Amino acid sequence: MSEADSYQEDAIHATDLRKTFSDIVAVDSISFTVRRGEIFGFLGPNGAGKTTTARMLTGVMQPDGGSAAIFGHDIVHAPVRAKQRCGVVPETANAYTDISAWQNLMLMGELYGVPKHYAEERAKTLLTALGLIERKDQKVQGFSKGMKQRLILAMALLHKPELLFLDEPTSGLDVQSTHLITGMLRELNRNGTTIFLTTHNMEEANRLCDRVAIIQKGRIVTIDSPERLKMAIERLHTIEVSFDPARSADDLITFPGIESARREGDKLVITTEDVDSAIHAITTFGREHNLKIEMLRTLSPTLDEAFLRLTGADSA
Ligand SMILES: Nc1ncnc2c1ncn2[C@@H]1O[C@H](COP(=O)(O)OP(=O)(O)OP(=O)(O)O)[C@@H](O)[C@H]1O
Repeated sequence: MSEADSYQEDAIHATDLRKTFSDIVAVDSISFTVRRGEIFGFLGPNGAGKTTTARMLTGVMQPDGGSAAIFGHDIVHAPVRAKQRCGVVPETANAYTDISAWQNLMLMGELYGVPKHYAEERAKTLLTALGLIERKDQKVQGFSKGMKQRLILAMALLHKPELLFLDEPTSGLDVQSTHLITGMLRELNRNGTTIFLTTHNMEEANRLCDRVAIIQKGRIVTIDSPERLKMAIERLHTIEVSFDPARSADDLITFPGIESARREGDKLVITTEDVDSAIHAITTFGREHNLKIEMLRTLSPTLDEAFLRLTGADSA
């Protein structure tokens, strides 16, 4: 396949995409490809640039630099063609609250030029699958957050998009809505829909995605399968120790097995991939310097530590 063909085949092809807000670089020249048929996750902490990237790709916001194409259609030069192939579930609810779920779906059908009888069929199927069919004639203003999110997903799917964008699709939702939404995403993907989702939840990315890009401070740090990212994270452990009298983190940093050490209040916080060697080094150090170990405990890795590990910098 030639390079031009592969560009056409990609669901998303972004090159040096950039967006700034006055002096904030929200998205810092990122490049990535989403292949047809995959579930691709954009994982990062708050403010990393996930929503801004999704907004540029879905034509809500113009990039300041770089380019991107959806199924080969440039998002700036051919925005209508690019948008027709996509469904979008934005970060904040975009359903009209003073009309019913059904009316919202029919409006969406008109917007995308879906023939009425087909829109009605499709709306029934989607509302049933997402547990809303009995509420279809009720006004959206009485819906819970989870119900609204399910409706928005149904609206995004009405015209059978080949590529679905979701911004934090299950953030803050009840268990039932989360379950229905993730089930629907898997089912869609099995039937060939490409999915791009943003999340700050490693577990969600792990459950759903074929590949994940980790984004931090507007830059892509790494792109890999969740399994491989998880393996990198699970190896990393934290040990907290406090000595009496207190010692500096610098005293421990050079010991075998210790990757990083910092002071937090009256304790030292150490990261390691080799818990046994690190504990051995800490206890030997204590004995040799006549220090009392007042507290020593190991903690499982957190998402923050994963970012720290993968980025080599503080994720805050
Ligand atoms: N319209 C805007 N005006 C000014 N700054 C903005 C605007 N939108 C985003 N930003 C800033 O750009 C940076 C990236 O924000 P963005 O919303 O893309 O991050 P995010 O990864 O989606 O975070 P969150 O999970 O909190 O939504 C942040 O520093 C944010 O404050």
